[in-house]
This record gives sequence, C-alpha cells and structure tokens, in this order.
Amino acid sequence: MSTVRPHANAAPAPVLEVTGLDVHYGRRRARRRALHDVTLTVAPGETLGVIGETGSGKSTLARTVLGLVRASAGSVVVGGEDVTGHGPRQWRALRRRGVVQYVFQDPLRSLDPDLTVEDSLTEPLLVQGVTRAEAARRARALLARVRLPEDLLGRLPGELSGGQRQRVAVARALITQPRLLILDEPASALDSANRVQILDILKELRADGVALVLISHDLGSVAGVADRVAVLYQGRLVETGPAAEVVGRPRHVYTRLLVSSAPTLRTGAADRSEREALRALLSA
Ligand SMILES: Nc1ncnc2c1ncn2[C@@H]1O[C@H](COP(=O)(O)OP(=O)(O)OP(=O)(O)O)[C@@H](O)[C@H]1O
Repeated sequence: MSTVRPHANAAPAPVLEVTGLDVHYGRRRARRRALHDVTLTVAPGETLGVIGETGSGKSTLARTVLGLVRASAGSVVVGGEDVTGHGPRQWRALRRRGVVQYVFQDPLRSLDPDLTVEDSLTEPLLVQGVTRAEAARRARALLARVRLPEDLLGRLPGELSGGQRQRVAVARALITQPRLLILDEPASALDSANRVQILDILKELRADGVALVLISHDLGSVAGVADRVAVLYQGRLVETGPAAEVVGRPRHVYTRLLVSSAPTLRTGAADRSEREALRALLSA
C-alpha cells in the first residue's frame, strides 16, 4: 500500500510573484503609467522571457522587482517576501543577502570600473562576512563556470573584451547564489559567438534551480532559452504561455507581429505585407 503524501505533487512556491502591478512615472500632469495590472509568476528553476518593443515597460518591470522603482498599485513578492512596501533599509538587507540579482545589457553598468575582477566577485561575499579565502575560492570556481581563465582575476573591467565583461557580470550576479536572476538584454551587445556562450551558461543555471527573468525586445533570441514567454505591449501583459506555444500559435496581434519581426523566427516571403497588416490591426 502506498503512503499518502498530500503535498508531494504540490508545485514549488514561486520565486517571484507579481500581482496587479501598476507603475507610474512623473507627478501631477506629467504622470504617465508605464505598467498596468501586470501579473506573473516565476517558479524555481524556470526561465521566463519578457518580450516587448522599446518603451513597452520591460526595464520598468525589472527595476520595480529590484526595488529601484516604486509600485503605485499591486504587489511584488520575491522568495516568499513581500517587498512592495520595503524601504531603503529593507532593500539594502535584501540585496546583501543576494536573493535577487541582475545583469544589465551593458556590463559596465553592472561592474565597478575601479575594481579588479577578483574584487568585483568577492565583494558581495565579504559584505556577508564570508572569509577572504573562501570568497577567493568561490570567485575562482565561478570564473571557471562562465568559461573564463583565472589570469583575468587581476584585470579591471576596462581591460576585458565585451564578451568577457558580460561573463564577469554574470559571475558576479551568481556569487551570492541568488534564487532569482534578472537579465536585461544580456546578450544583445555581443557578437554571435559570445551570445551563444552567454545563452549556454544561462541554460546551465536553470538546471541548478536558479529562476531567470530574461528581458529582450527580440522574441527570437529568447524563444530557445525560455520555458515561458510573457509579452508586454504598452505596459500591459497581452500574452503569457509556454515559449513554443507563444511562438507557434501566437494569440495576440502584437505577439504575431513580434513573431513575424524576429529574424530567426521568420519563415515566409510574405512577411513584410503580413507585418503591415498586423500593424494596421494594432493601431485600429
Ligand atoms: N525614469 C523615467 N521617468 C519617466 N518616464 C520613464 C522613465 N523610465 C521609463 N520611462 C517611460 O516608461 C515607459 C516604459 O519604459 P521602459 O524603459 O520600461 O521600457 P522598455 O520596454 O524597457 O524599453 P527599452 O527596450 O527601450 O529599454 C516608456 O514610455 C518610458 O519613456
């Protein structure tokens, strides 16, 4: 007779839960809504692609989850902790624990230009009270994981290639063993060989249970990596679903436009007229 385990098949608690999120910029007459009623979840080990054209609100979503922008309505729960009302001190404590980390498109924004690679990697651990020897050991291990040689440890970000820099930024984001990593166009400034390497490294992270939010304007570059895709259009989520389904059977007109605009997803010769027809439908 089998033992009954009531929660054995229960889905693991999400690493990120965004519910009914509204974000505004500006005050009074200059007040503009950047996000409207955005709801999404990301499970441990899941990769969510957030796709949208420029100005659709992708970075605003990331910045709100990271506590850099305040929500005007709705809630954000990270690793089970409701961070919506967190003040600067609570955010500092959360950042120190390194539960959620981020990588920007431009690695120079994620890395201090005056810190060597080794110092960049060890700093978040030293702040947590980890010994220097242990921090150095973990820095070396992570460098190997992002496929960089140890002799880069003494270099400054300005002495690295763009691809190496971005891999250091990924290693730094991983050093605190985050549960959630947000990447805003991490590969778009890289050449194709470096892009493939970064995407391969991200795929390995998924196997380790790290949840990823991968932000991009290009559905094609995310479709092969993401489990699910969320499509943002003018600050609203217009479609969310498994990546293959969103690409193969897009339901919203805007998603259809994104599919037909992605160079790696485009198939037919009638693309241009199709895109024009879809744009006309959107603006109708
Ligand atoms: N600091 C700010 N102050 C005022 N408006 C802002 C600010 N940041 C963004 N916005 C506006 O909010 C909207 C969403 O911007 P956001 O940067 O989130 O879009 P995005 O999808 O990330 O665009 P991109 O792909 O160009 O980075 C845009 O209309 C933008 O002009």
